[in-house]
Amino acid sequence: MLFHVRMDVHLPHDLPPLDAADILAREKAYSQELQHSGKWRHIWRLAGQYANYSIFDVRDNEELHAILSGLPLFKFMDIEVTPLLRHPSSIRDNDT
Ligand SMILES: O=C(O)C[C@H]1C=CC(=O)O1
Repeated sequence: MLFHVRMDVHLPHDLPPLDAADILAREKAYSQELQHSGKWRHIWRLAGQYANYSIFDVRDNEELHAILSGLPLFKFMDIEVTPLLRHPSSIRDNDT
């Protein structure tokens, strides 16, 4: 199943710099591992915002929830999820 996910990050201003660096390094490693696995298909930065649009390709809602709640930045994020399905007019075969 494909999901469009928007993540908005709100790092607390009083988070110690070393803690912030550690959490961001863990977030990057977690994200890149999932990208290599094919479950996190795409990620784009939203220009001018500490936010991203991502596409996940996972088995079901439960797997998506497990992945998102495992994000090291999870407690500092607002996350919006939209399930996707192939558009009947799409000319692409790989949209599922
Ligand atoms: O920077 C972000 O958008 C938040 C988060 C998502 C992946 C990652 O490496 O950081």
